[in-house]
Amino acid sequence: QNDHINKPSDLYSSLLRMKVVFKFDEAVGELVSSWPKSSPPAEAIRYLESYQSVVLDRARDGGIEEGVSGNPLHLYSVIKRLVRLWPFLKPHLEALQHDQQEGVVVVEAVRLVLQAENNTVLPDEADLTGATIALARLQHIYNIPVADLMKGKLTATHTPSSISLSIEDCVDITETLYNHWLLPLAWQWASSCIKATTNHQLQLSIQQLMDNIEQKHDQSWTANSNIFLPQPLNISKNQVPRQSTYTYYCRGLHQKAQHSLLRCHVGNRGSHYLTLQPVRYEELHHDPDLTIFYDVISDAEIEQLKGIASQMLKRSCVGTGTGQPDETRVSQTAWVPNNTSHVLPIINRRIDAITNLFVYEGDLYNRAAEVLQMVNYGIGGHFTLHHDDFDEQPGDKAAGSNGEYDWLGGGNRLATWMFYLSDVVAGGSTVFPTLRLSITPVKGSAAFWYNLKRNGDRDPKLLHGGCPVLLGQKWVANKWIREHKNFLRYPCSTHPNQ
Ligand SMILES: O=C(O)CCC(=O)C(=O)O
Ligand SMILES: [Fe+2]
Repeated sequence: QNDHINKPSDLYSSLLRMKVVFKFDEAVGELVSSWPKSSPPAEAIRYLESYQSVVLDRARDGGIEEGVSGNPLHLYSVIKRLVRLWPFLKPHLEALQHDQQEGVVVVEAVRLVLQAENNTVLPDEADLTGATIALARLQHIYNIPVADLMKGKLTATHTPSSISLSIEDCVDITETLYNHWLLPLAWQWASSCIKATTNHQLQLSIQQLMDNIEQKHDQSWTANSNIFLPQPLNISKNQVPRQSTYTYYCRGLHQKAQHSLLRCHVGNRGSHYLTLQPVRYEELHHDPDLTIFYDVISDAEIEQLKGIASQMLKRSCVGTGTGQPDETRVSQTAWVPNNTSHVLPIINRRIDAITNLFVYEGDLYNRAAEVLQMVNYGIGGHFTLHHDDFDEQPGDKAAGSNGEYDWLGGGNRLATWMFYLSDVVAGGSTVFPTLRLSITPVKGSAAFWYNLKRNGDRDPKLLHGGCPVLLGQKWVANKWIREHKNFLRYPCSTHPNQ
């Protein structure tokens, strides 16, 4: 059941792992840009055409990190190059390597690229699908005009990147959405593709595709009434997919909550440990309390933890049941136990001092908190609205892991301490719709809240989600603090509202 977790098809969900892919792409790009023979094959020319914008944006945006690997259009395009062009380009390189006419320099350069391929997990067709759907998710959630996206423009304030989507890309994306039953979105994309070309023949074939989308949609609409849209597409062609609360908050359209009693503080929170280094914090909400603490993890500590996590990242799963990855949580996670770095016990002591909750780890029934969960979001990576605590009853066993693991060992997830380990250029905020709040990630800060009321019930107000990353990268780390060992530090109450 978990055998797909480490497949290359999960590559698109982690930016960190995509970096290795970009390195390989660079090696191929360099080679094709100075093709040794006078007439490069068509595959090399196409590769180079597609690769050129990487060279431009890398020079312009200060390195591969922000401008290229953090840009969903570049991610889509590199995956497409490697899935659709590389397999046809490779035989030409192999031929070059055995060409007696070529000098040692060329043969060596080709050898290095082929060797690099062996050491790289390259994306596959499923990654291309994942990246396509992620791109469409970004377009939809942030309401980006498809025409802008095609020109490399992601936000109103972001300078467009050099990359653009071709009309073939536009049609490809539409077809993928159609095949995955994302019909209103497919229809929207198709109508933009039509406007992006003057080629009559192409327009006709896109029109045909739109007719198919409409038919598939309206047939399923009558059969299942209302699952996608309030009306069939052939009646109301301009309707857009329903806007969810999540979408609304991620776009920042909500009316911000205003509370005059909220304060900022600098203090030791009653802990001697913090006397020499008081903590700065900001109250975002009272009752339930939501607080953000600033500068609670240093850049050096962050680098340490990322280094460890990068060896252990796996596609994130949701829930305690089958533990399948799905499109509601697109990211990669690593559980990093205390003994993997000397910074972890220091961090735990800091969380303990700030929250006045125990966070020590231990065996299943003797732990005060879970081990740190590091999360790395890739292209369009997100986590839709959810609660961190479990629905399970005591004694419920997790499926998928031989049913041995009792998720509630140590009690439910009383509180969440979530570090932000990076800034995010655009998108990626954490939203709390019931509290009418959103948090913009600030590197080195941490958000803290209780998931459970004092009577042990879930606090429904702490529903939250991580919005899709539009530009840049996002890392967070969760420390989930359990109930039982903290019963004296968070005394319970029998009052139904507490
Ligand atoms: O990434 C975020 O902003 C939220 C993540 C989250 O809620 C979680 O990992 O449980
Ligand atoms: Fe969460």
